[in-house]
Amino acid sequence: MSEKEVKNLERLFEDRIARDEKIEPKDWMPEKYRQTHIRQISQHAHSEIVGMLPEGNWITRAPSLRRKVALLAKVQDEAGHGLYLYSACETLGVSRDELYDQLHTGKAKYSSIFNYPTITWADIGAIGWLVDGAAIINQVPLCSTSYGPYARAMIRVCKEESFHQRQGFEIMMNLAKGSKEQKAMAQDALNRWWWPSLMMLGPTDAESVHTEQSMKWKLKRKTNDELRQQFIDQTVPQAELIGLTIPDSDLKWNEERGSYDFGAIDWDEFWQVVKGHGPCNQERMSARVNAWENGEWVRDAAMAYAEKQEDKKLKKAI
Ligand SMILES: CC(C)(COP(=O)(O)OP(=O)(O)OC[C@H]1O[C@@H](n2cnc3c(N)ncnc32)[C@H](O)[C@@H]1OP(=O)(O)O)[C@@H](O)C(=O)NCCC(=O)NCCSC(=O)Cc1ccccc1
Repeated sequence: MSEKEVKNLERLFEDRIARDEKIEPKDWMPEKYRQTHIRQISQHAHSEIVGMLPEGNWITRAPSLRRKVALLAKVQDEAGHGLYLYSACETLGVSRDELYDQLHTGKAKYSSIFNYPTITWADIGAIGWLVDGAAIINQVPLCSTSYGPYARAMIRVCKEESFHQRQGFEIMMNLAKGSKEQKAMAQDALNRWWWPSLMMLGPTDAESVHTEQSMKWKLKRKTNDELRQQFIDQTVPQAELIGLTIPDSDLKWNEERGSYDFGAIDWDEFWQVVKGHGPCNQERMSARVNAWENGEWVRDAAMAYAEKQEDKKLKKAI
């Protein structure tokens, strides 16, 4: 293709983005648009899959049958989200095996938040309330992202995340109005999960390398800082409602801005976790790699069965 033809295609593509049209897998798209989507969608998929681990840790220890059923359903939903997202990513011409390989070899990132431990049952409440709460704020705008398969996957994911957030908030609410020890356990979980939940929404806009281009392509519809402020403004009144204290002495309502001012985020901690030095990075990765290796015989058996069925079909056709 000549340079002039490429320029023309780029112009037509930008016009479609400006008209808010969805870009579909077989449509022409700039290579950088494709690569950026593979990066973000695959990291999102990896996060959903790795995100099953901290909560999976509590399935056998949930304090009642009702809690166990809800937690099981939630963890299964996260697996489903990972699978839709891997499928959406495959439409961009990358194979599932390549994506898994990128995760297992540490080439692809996954969300920093899943590298923290779940020490008490209250951590399960905090994850649902805060982590799913932040995920919803991040993902609702993604329902109108420009790439069709990603946008459509997000619609169902967001509906399920709402249930996750409510089950987490309900756990926290019950602990907060329980015994003194239970309330202290809820407060301790909030203390430990608050700051990592703010970090989860990504570096500040000034430090974010991808935001500017991703906003132009309407991959991102809101910046990291906008999402973080929205999350804080939404969550502070919820904490007040259940009598818990946000662990930030600088948190203060700003009448003029109509938003909360908040304290400094420890970005060194964030980058340490992103670079693989968080409290559970190694544990998370070895759990995923072991699951992949131990599941090899299942994949081989499924392939052998599929080949046999194909052979049978061919023999019948002859
Ligand atoms: C906002 C952001 C995460 C980052 O903005 P971007 O424009 O893409 O990047 P930006 O330039 O701002 O950053 C520079 C570099 O820093 C990286 N980095 C940034 N933040 C993080 C981080 N937190 N952790 C690790 N790395 C991070 C970033 O990749 C980039 O590095 P790269 O150049 O790639 O090597 C965006 O990708 C997004 O919206 N993704 C979709 C949503 C999604 O993935 N959600 C996941 C949670 S799903 C969930 O929770 C459901 C659930 C709940 C409960 C239980 C189980 C499951």
